[in-house]
Order: sequence, then structure tokens, then C-alpha cells
Amino acid sequence: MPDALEARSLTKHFGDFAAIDDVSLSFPRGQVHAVVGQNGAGKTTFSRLICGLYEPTAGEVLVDGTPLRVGDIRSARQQGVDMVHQNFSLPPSFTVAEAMQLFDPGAPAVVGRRAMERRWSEALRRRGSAIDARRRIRDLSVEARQSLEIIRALEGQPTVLLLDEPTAVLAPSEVQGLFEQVRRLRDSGLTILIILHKLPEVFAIADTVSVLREGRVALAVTPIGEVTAEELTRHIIGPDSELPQAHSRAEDAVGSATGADHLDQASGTVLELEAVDAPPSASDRSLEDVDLRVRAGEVLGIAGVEGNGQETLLDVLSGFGRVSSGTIRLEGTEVTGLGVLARRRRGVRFIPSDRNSQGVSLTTSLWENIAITDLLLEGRRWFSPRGRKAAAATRLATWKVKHRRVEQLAGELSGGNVQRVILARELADGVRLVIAGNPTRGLDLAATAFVRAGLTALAQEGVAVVIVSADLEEIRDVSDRICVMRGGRIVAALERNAPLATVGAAMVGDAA
Ligand SMILES: Nc1ncnc2c1ncn2[C@@H]1O[C@H](COP(=O)(O)OP(=O)(O)OP(=O)(O)O)[C@@H](O)[C@H]1O
Repeated sequence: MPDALEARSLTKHFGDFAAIDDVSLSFPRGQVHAVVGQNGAGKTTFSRLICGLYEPTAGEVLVDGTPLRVGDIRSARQQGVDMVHQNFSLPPSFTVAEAMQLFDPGAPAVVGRRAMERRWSEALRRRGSAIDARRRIRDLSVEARQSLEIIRALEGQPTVLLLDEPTAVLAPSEVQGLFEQVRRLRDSGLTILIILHKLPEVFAIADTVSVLREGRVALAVTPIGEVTAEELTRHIIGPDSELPQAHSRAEDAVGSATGADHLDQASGTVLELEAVDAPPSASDRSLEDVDLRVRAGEVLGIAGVEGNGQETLLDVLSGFGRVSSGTIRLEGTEVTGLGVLARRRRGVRFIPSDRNSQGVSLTTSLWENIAITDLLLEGRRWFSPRGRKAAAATRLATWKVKHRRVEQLAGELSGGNVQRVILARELADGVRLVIAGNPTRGLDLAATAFVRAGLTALAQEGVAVVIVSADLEEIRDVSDRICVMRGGRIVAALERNAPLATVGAAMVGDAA
């Protein structure tokens, strides 16, 4: 019997660059196959080839032994391959029932609202989902949206389901729920390809693992029991690369003079929030009576289950969102009413959680993405593109952004490299305060270590850093102090060596 899915000498060029180069991989049916690799290794390009979104430059994809018709995702669906993208596809302004109907190839053209809602309520219940079919997509949590995207795919009765970095948008506690769903689907006979970055996740869910490196196969489909984490890391980064050192503040503090020891009580307060209330933001709830204080050289970690006001807090801190009452001060000066640009002038830099819509313009070149903030700050009418391009090239090199030319569009880079572009732009001159939302989400091992080390190094230089992350270990590793958000409030302020269990208990509201 042929395997569920096979790539044969698959190659995809963008111009003269081979993003996927002679890749042959074969995936047996009824298993969970993890595909891993560094940022830019070619994972997304590979999945787009597999589900018929891209036409290969050479080679072919076989589904159940039959060549995949390419260039049309609908024909791939008819052949039984579907994909859940990193960026969700269901339209946010639609209700759940409307969105599901839109994507249902067998749906009648005209149907009454009641009948439509009934139909999808039943379908959701059948699949074990408690989501209300009348709710708008945009009002659902990320976790619910993702499970709906999976249900949308399942309704087409695929034999192969591709999940492109599904854990990158989830809080760690939500990953368990996703994995349970994936296991159930596998046990019902589905073949699942799942793109992942974190090795513990690979070992938790995968039956097999394969590795892509620089567009080529570094490890062919291998049963998970036959490979160790060290071997896998080696395949991912290559035999000649140095193993990334995850930088940990907690470790620094043991027997060394670094860590938080550079902080003394005399360090000035950089950011102060007093009794801040704010209305809900586009994607998160309101803030209530938030007090915060961050000193120069300090990394303040904000932990919390997603949806407890963290995104609204990020908006309010960066100047995108307004407060309804309370005060925000920056180095002693009130900035409550100031917008983004005015705060930037005072040294505030922002790494947003949603990099593709808030962080960069994907349809603009790399050098323009980097130059734009400087130009806005300088208020210039005239500038030399040549000088700006050279400056951008230096910054891209410092942050090791994998790119070919500074004129390249940001949208052509892999997700992890887009994040590095943002860091290259934001963490340059004149920084006093960095506001970072999930800064390592979707980044590979090396990039994660790199970003964390970059943020802690800034703090060592006296910059104040606020990092909001759903990843508790990240919070613990980089923070000097930890505040926990729940229900739009700060419910706990803890020292960095607080046990994770204490932080976790504050997040969910258990008395610790
Ligand atoms: N449309 C495109 N035009 C030009 N180059 C592209 C395009 N899409 C991808 N690439 C290049 O192909 C390479 C592989 O990118 P891809 O997005 O597949 O990587 P990835 O492994 O998914 O990375 P990440 O983990 O960061 O998402 C990258 O160097 C990227 O710049």
C-alpha cells in the first residue's frame, strides 16, 4: 500500500533561490509526523507545496500514490489534503456559522440563517466543540479559532491534515488541548503533518520526525523513539554550527555578579502606571486599576493566561491604545495622552505580539521597513536611500537576518526572520524602554536564545524592559520580577525566583 503522502525530489525556486531543494520524504498513514527545522529552513514552503498552493519547480507530491494536481488548493482538498495555516483563514467579521458555510464546498448557495446555524451547531457538537455557532469569529479566543479552523478542514474529510506551527499561537496550557485533539484524529485514521519548533512538543506528540535544513532533507522520516533531543538539535542546526546557549537570568544569578545584581535601589524608575483603567482593545479585555513600576536595567515579566488583558496592556504602553483613567509616566514625565510617535521620541520601542499586521509591512522592502521609524522620528523630507540601505544592511547583519538583498520584500522572509527584522529596527539607538509581546513566539532554538540574550543585554545597559509572554519558562528565564495578570488586573507581583507553580496558581486564580 502506498504511503499517505510522498514528496519526490520536490524543488521550489523563488527566482534563483531554492527554498526547497530535491526533497524526498514519505509519510506513512495514520501517524503524527513532525517536520522541524530552523527559521527559514523551508518548512512553510514545503507545506504549501504539499497542499497544492505552490507549483513545484521540479518533482512531485503523491497522495495515496496518486500525483497531486497543483496550483489549486481546492483540488488538493478533493484529493484529501488540507492545511491549517499559521494565519487563520476564517473571516473575523463573520459568525461561526457563516464562516463555516463559506468554506463548505458542498453547501447550498442560498440557505436561511436558522437552518445554517442549526446545521453548524450540530456539526460542532458532533466534533466535541462547545463553540456557539452564532458568535463572531473575532470574538473567539485564539484557541477556539484554531480548533474551528481544524474543524473546518475536517468537514472536508481529509486523509492528510497539515498543521503549520499550530502551537506558535497558543499559550503553553492550550497546547495540551490541541495535542489531545491531534491524538484523537490520528487514532481515527488521519495522517497528520505538524510543523513544530520546540523539541519537547515534538517528543510529546510525534510518531515520526523529519528535519529540513536550508531547503534540504537533514533527517528523513524517523520514528521518534530512534532519535534523541541532542541528535535532533544537531540535525536542525547542522554539524558545524555552535549549539545555542539558552540565556537564563535565573542561572546568571547563581554564583555570579550579573543577573539582577546590576540593579540597585538607586536605579531610576523608567515606567510607572498608576491606577490605569482602559477599554477593551481589538483582541483583548479591558484593564482595571493597573499599577506597574519598572526601573532602568530591569526586566519585568508579565505572565498570564492569554486574554486577561495583556494585549490591551501592550497597546496602552506603546501608545496604540488609550486609557480611560489613570496615569502613565515615563522617566517622571506624564505621557498618558501621548501617541506612538511621541513615545518613540522618548525612547519607547515596541515588539508587537502580532508581527505580521503590527510589526512590519510585508509588501514593503526590508530597508524601508527598517528606515521608516527613523525617518518618522527625524521628521525628514529628504534622505539618501543609499545611506539608509547601508544602515539597514548593517542592522540586518547584526541580528543575523537570513535575507538576500535589502530590497527584498519583508513578506518573502520566513516568519522567524521577519521577527528579527523587527528587532533589528526596534532595538537600535536611543532605547529607554522596550515593550515586548511574545517576542520569541514561532522562533527556533537559536533565534529564541538570541532574542532573549539581546533583551537581557539591553537591560544590562540600563534599558527597562517589559516582556509579556504566555510562555512561563520564558518569563522565568528573562525576568527580574514577575507580575501576573488575571481578569484585566495585576493579581500578583513576584520575585523572579518564585516557583513556577506559584506563578501558575496566580494565573488561574488558585490560592497558592
Ligand atoms: N515568496 C517568496 N519569495 C522569495 N523567497 C521566499 C518566498 N517564500 C519563502 N522564501 C524564502 O525561502 C526560505 C524558506 O522560507 P520558509 O518560510 O519556507 O521557512 P520556514 O522554515 O517556514 O521558516 P519559519 O520557521 O521562520 O517560518 C526563506 O529563506 C525565505 O526567505
